[in-house]
Amino acid sequence: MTSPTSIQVRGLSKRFGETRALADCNFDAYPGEVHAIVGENGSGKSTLAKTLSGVLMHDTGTVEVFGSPVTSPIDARERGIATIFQEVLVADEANVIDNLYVGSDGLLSNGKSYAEKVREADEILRRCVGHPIDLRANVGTLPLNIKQWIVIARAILRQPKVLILDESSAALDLGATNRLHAEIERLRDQGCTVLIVTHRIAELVRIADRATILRDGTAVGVLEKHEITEARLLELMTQAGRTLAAAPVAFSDPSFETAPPIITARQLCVSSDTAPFDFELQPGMIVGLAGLDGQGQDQFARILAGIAAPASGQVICLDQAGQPKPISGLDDAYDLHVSWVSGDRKREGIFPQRSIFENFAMGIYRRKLGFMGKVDRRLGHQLFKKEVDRLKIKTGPISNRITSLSGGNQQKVLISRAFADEPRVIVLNDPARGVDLGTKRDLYRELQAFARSGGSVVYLSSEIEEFLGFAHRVDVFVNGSIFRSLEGAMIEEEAMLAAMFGQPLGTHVEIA
Ligand SMILES: Nc1ncnc2c1ncn2[C@@H]1O[C@H](COP(=O)(O)OP(=O)(O)OP(=O)(O)O)[C@@H](O)[C@H]1O
Repeated sequence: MTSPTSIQVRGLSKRFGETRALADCNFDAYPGEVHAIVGENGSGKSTLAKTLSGVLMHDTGTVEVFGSPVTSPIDARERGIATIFQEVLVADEANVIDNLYVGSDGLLSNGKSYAEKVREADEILRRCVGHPIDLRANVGTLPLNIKQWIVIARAILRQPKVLILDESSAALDLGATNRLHAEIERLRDQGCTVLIVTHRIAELVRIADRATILRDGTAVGVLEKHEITEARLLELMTQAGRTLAAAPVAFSDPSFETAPPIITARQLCVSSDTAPFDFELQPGMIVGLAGLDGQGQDQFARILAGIAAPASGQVICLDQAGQPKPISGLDDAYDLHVSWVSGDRKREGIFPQRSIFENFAMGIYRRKLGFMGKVDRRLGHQLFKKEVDRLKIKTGPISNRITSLSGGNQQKVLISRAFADEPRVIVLNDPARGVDLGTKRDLYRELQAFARSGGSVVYLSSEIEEFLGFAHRVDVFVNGSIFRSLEGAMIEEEAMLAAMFGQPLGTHVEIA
């Protein structure tokens, strides 16, 4: 590239106490490019994004955007830098319009009447979400994917010169991701520098013009578009350059074909206006739940984990003595060793005021650590250490707040919590959201080992690539019930897409 840079970072370092988040990091980006920032969890991506946004001040080095340093978030905003942070930052108590225009007084609202704001908001959200939404609704009542769109639309409305997206597609399904890409390409074509931080490799390969790879806070390579492949990224991201591929699973695994199902649901309706369906899960089986957003798969996962109740029908689980027991609530799920991992860690996963260890121990103290009301810290620490090693959790002192961990590492603590509770069934709702590629593969391997030892897995994902070579069966939801179940070799992208759009098998679905 010979044109002037829009962003130039030289020798950037940033420490948080003992933790070195960025170390002598260099980075260049240009107008009119989509530039991906890639790296393992905790490699410094968000710290770099926050430094560019004026949210964090660095220790040494220089950060220049359009030739001068960024001094504060206000300075960044005034100079056309808009950042969509990893955590979905909305005011739950305020309505959609107020959330879209928050903090833009005197900038966007410049001479704009309320009616104009409404028109503008309606237009952008129709384009992004794919359908109109109630602009006067309290944002707290809206699902996570809509909240994510509100945050994205807020940034686009500022007509940024630099747009930074830190894991912003993580809560979006396939169609929505494509709509986001259209927005990104539109901005790029207008000369905007778009930085994307993502662990979704398929997305990155599709949209990025270049990629900078961070390892332990240092940029270790820059790839041009034609060089961006999963193998090359992994090689640079991990010191050892490990090679990964989830071992394909043999569908004809006799252990679960003959075994009685551990979980059965008959004529289950996830809500009052959806069709009933049946579901079975054998010991040793990994079942994927797929579907476009809001097709009932999320609700079904919650019902299985005892978090939500079905409109009709019942979920039955065999207890350890082989007796059928209903899962009617959290206590049943707990007694039957059905564990839950949420992908919405901010809302229903972490306890932000609590330490890393407390967040881990919270889910397991009743069974493992509690004796006469006392917490056996030594045992807890042993268990935690095992999980830290297994899932390669990058953590400082475990008495630090959970929020001191990078997003992906917070997610790993939640996954470790579920594993440590000796589950017989694990229900995971988009658990790999924000988790790096290497760890995703480690997670698949752990879940496969768990299944081989007789455990059962229900794995909901908004990223269909996750099921390939991993799930024994994928149940695809349309309009609140299972539209098609795909097994073994049938689990491939085209077939899953066709099912997600309610099309006959063999239909090629073109995503707009
Ligand atoms: N406020 C903080 N206090 C203490 N440590 C922090 C803080 N913010 C970040 N860190 C540490 O700095 C390192 C880099 O974190 P950062 O969030 O930049 O990583 P990341 O590459 O964005 O990770 P992820 O992919 O998981 O989001 C991590 O070890 C993290 O624990």
